[in-house]
Amino acid sequence: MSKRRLSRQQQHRIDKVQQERLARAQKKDAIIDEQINGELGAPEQGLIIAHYGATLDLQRDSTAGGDIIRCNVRSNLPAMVTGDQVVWQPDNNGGGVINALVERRSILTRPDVRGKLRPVAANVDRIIIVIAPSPRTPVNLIDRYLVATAHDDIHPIILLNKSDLLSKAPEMQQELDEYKALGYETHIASATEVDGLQQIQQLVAEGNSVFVGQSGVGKSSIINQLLPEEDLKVGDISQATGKGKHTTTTAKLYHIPSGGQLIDSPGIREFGLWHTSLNDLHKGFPEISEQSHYCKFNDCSHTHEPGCALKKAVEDGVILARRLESFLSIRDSLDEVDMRL
Ligand SMILES: Nc1nc2c(ncn2[C@@H]2O[C@H](COP(=O)(O)OP(=O)(O)OP(=O)(O)O)[C@@H](O)[C@H]2O)c(=O)[nH]1
Ligand SMILES: [Zn+2]
Repeated sequence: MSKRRLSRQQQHRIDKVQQERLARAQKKDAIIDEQINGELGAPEQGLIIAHYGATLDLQRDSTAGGDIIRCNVRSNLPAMVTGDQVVWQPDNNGGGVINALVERRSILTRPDVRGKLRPVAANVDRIIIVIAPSPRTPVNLIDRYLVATAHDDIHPIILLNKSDLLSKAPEMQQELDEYKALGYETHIASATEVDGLQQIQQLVAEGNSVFVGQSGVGKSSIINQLLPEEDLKVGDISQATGKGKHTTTTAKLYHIPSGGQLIDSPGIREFGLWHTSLNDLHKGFPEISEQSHYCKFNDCSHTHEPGCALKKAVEDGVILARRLESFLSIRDSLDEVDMRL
């Protein structure tokens, strides 16, 4: 078979797929138009607080007291997620149609089964990495979280919870000081004590926050205290499918009574263990990234080469040996991930 013939066939297939996609989009818009009877109110701003497949829940006026409206989305718009600000129009059945997406401050993404990055939550301002002396968060896991959360537009914070149990791993205070010296914002608190809760309330008082961290460090305890009126353990009723109770895996936005918003889902709490790129790796290790420019060889692997600036920086006490170890181990695990995608 000639090359030209093959490419014509391919072109035909592509055209067909595109035609089908267009037909589906037109059909979807026709259904939306039918549902709304052509009658729509004036455009308003709203905030997406949950998404269930094709439908989204938005909050009118983007404020805690605003009505929750179940909306459809016009087919020409990008995928929208919890935390997105949108322009929408009410229909006369208590629902609405989303017409436009307001520019995002930040976006958290996650690869789907095919490796394509999908948005998960929008406009996240800070990611709070919760660590604890018991179960003791391994220090290289803290590094991994810092890599995963290294995002130009999102502020990472390390929160050492269960300060009342610090005697079980007193060296964590020193580790926290080391992260502070690297430029990270760090806090130490006990979520089960009143002043600890107040400290955490202040941390999240503005904008959208996300909590991540390994199992048992106290994320649920913190979130349940921030949101005393929500019962987060109980699964949501899926109104989209009507199939009764199931625990939602989609991210939801909650207004915290003491101020600020929380975006949360079981998946988001494990965010630090999702994909990372080489670029993130360098952002998560700023002190190593800076020194690596001085290695003798451009492609230095920082393991055996003469003239390795990182090795020297460790000897001189400029870089912590454990940080370099962590960097190299995360880098090696990245190669595997990259090959899989
Ligand atoms: N001593 C002490 N215990 C705490 C503190 N915060 C949470 N805990 C306890 O730690 C245990 C685990 O807390 P969770 O809130 O379930 O931890 P988690 O991070 O949500 O864990 P997963 O749900 O598995 O992800 C519970 O028994 C809490 O009561 C604290 O500040 N001090
Ligand atoms: Zn080197």
